[in-house]
Amino acid sequence: MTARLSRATLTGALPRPDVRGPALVPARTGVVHLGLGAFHRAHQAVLTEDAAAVTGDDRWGVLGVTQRSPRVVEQLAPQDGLYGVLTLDTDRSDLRVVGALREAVFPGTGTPRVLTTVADPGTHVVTLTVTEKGYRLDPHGRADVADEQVRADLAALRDASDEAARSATGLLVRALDRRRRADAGPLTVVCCDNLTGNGALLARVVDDLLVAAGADDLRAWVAESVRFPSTMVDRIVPATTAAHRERARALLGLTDEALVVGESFTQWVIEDAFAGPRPAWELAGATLTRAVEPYERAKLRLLNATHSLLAYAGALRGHATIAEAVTDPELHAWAVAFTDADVLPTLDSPDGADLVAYRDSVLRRFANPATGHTTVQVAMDGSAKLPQRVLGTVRDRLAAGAVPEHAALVVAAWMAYVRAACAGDLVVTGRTVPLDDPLADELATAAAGPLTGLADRLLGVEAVFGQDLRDHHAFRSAVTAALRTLTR
Ligand SMILES: NC(=O)c1ccc[n+]([C@@H]2O[C@H](COP(=O)([O-])OP(=O)(O)OC[C@H]3O[C@@H](n4cnc5c(N)ncnc54)[C@H](O)[C@@H]3O)[C@@H](O)[C@H]2O)c1
Ligand SMILES: O=P(O)(O)OC[C@@H](O)[C@@H](O)[C@H](O)[C@H](O)CO
Repeated sequence: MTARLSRATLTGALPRPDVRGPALVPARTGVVHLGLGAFHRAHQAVLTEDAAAVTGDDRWGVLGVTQRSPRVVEQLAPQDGLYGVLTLDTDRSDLRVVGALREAVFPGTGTPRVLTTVADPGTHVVTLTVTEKGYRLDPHGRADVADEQVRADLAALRDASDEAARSATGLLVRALDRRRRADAGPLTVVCCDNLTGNGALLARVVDDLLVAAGADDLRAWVAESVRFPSTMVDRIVPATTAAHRERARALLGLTDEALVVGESFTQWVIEDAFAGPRPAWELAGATLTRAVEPYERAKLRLLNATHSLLAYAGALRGHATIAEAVTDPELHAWAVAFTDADVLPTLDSPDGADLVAYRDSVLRRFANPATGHTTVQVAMDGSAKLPQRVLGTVRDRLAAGAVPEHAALVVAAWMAYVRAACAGDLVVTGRTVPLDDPLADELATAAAGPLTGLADRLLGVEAVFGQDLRDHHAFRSAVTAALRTLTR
């Protein structure tokens, strides 16, 4: 049996061709990360380690917090926090072992540890990747303070209790409270989720929670001492499979249960608005700028929206992966037409970038067959993703007096996907795919019934479309027509 990756076994396993060891092993914890999924491990943790290695600054170890299950903690603990990042390109693959994670905890058992670490003066940054739905937004993009789990965290905030956190945003405000009480100094909270204006959005969510909790002193401290820079994050990081683990085992000669995989492309654009010290991420390739929004908007509307189109329409055609979907000539043409007609007119070019070239490079990245990114993974949580990826484009086009027929096709593809998944009719490579969405029950109710009226019923889901799009006659007609074409 192959030995498990750990500090002890890694020493004996290296050197090996196509494998790199940790660039630097941090001596202290300077970053707390909420949402220790695959993406953080393949993106921010890697850039944090690289930045620290350039300067030899060993303050920037990460305490990672899983959110919903202890699985990642259980994978990492026997490996001393070490894990591999397997980079998969069309023509090459390589592995690096990352040592940036000093500790991983699950809030179910480790909430006190998270609270004391955020309250430590050596911690300067909190990062988040808790998915779109993890922010628990109401239909107006504000914190849903009626959410039962958020309310439990707000009660724990008022009592300054150590009880297990129930929500990521609740854990964050409780940790901010501990830092204020400990007088541990300013803090920067960096949202790394695919959300429009993610920094300002998170600042608003935190403020909403503090208003709901009546935490006036904390609210004043946050306004003065905490910064929420916006970021654009990009690297395609699909879920790890058994085949990926086997490939990494062959390269490293050790078993790695915490392996993550990704393409070689990585981009991180960060608003240069920090409250205190930070890793020198710019030395590892990140862009620090005052103007993140054009990058973020271009990425969400060109990359992520097209990803979603290919996921919904691709899965409906039985394509298992995004690479298969984007190389389907008809779907490729839809993606180009959608971005040309509806997305590009809504964008400002970030720092003079050629957005058509950017769109083309994105489609080439999607065509990389090596990552095996599945349509079903990208399709999940559509009710939380569509507003971020597509509906901003729709609103901007309508405001400009245009009817966004191609964007309506993306919305219709999502509706057809929802209907097929709820009816048990969505079959991808022989497997029936259920609807995986935080609003699954509400969507299933709206999707049931005759095809006629389906667009109206789903447009009536206010948490997704708001009242404005539900009631917009021209948009409703465009979606209805697109759905008719698709289902035909
Ligand atoms: N994977 C990528 O290619 C990629 C690229 C850019 C940005 N991102 C961003 O990172 C996010 C996470 O991606 P990932 O690949 O790590 O996914 P993942 O499934 O591996 O991990 C998701 C993390 O979010 C937590 N989470 C899920 N639902 C939650 C909820 N309701 N409340 C609180 N926490 C919750 C999970 O516990 C887990 O820690 C994405 O949603 C996206 O916003 C991902
Ligand atoms: O990670 P999600 O589920 O929010 O979205 C799926 C993909 O569209 C997304 O992860 C992209 O791969 C990523 O945004 C590329 O940087």
